[in-house]
Amino acid sequence: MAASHKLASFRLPPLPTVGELIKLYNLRAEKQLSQNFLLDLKLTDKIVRQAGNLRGAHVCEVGPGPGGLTRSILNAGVADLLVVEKDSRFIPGLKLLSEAAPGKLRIVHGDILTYRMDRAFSGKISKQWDEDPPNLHIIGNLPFSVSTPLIIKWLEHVANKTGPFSYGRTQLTLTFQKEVAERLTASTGSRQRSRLSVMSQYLSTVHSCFTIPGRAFVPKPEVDVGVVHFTPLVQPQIQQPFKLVEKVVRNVFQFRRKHFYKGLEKLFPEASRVELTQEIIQRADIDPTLRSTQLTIPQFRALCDAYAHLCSQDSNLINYEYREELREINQERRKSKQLGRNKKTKTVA
Ligand SMILES: C[S@@+](CC[C@H](N)C(=O)[O-])C[C@H]1O[C@@H](n2cnc3c(N)ncnc32)[C@H](O)[C@@H]1O
Repeated sequence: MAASHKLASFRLPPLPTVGELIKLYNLRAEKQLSQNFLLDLKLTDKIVRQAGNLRGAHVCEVGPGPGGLTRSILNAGVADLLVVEKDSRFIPGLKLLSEAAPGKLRIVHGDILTYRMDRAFSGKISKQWDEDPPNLHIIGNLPFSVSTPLIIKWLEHVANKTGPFSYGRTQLTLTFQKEVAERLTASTGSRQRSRLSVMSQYLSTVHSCFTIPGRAFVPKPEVDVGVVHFTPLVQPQIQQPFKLVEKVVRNVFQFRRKHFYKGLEKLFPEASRVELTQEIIQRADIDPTLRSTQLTIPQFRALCDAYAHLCSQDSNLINYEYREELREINQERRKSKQLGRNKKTKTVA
């Protein structure tokens, strides 16, 4: 009881403001790194409230920068905050915060795209997948060029219960360019319905929290920003391997303005394309005149199940699929070689 009271009442001692820190350490935002800072603590508090009650929680903040959001997370009474920041210029300012919140803030100088979050927290906080979510949250205001690939990567981790989701159904509160936030949460039939909508919604409850106007950031980005909250579902709405779902969904959304089956054709080798496309549509029992944006998640499930069935029946299809997959794996390898050139992860405080 006494411990939880201590957690609830934690406030950071008086510190230089985030704006003063930026001046003190000469933390100019790097435009080519899409750095836009939030200096208004009312706004950062509002983002943190979207994550729910963080008293006694374990939190990972991605891309803390000069630490505005970091202060709000600490003030919410968390037990433990781990921040992962790629740009070394921000580390001294974060160390100042760490000294003001003894034993609460761990700083990692590293890249969140390669960071092994499954090793970052004690296994003691883990929950079974079908229990309530663990008291572990990921919060972040990252550059848009990072947040979109990151959410795809984390959705794959949700599907496989790995990475941040090796602790259970870890919740995420993240910012995205407003248009991306709209796509993530778009329902069937809406103009914004896209691959991202289906991939995020078949695996998690996705909730659009609020929009932050671009003018609230320093420097101002040219777009507005949406805050989105994700809670992984106990049972994914499609029970096929993530890569298979991703392939079907990507193909279906290839030609947004045409009937959805046009994109499906690309799943099959040319010789059997027409016949297998007909078969998958029949098996899934979907009106072929629908457009991709009009399909529901149960219809995507039916398509994925039918495609998995066809692959299991036809070895030529598997070979075709295998060749396609090899091509993708090689592409991925090339990408991660580039990523490997980034600095190594290092805990600095
Ligand atoms: C848009 S700024 C936001 C900073 C701070 N969260 C705020 O709201 O004021 C994004 C931050 O993420 C950091 N960042 C960018 N890419 C990153 C990556 N791959 N891993 C970790 N941090 C990254 C940047 O250096 C920068 O500090």
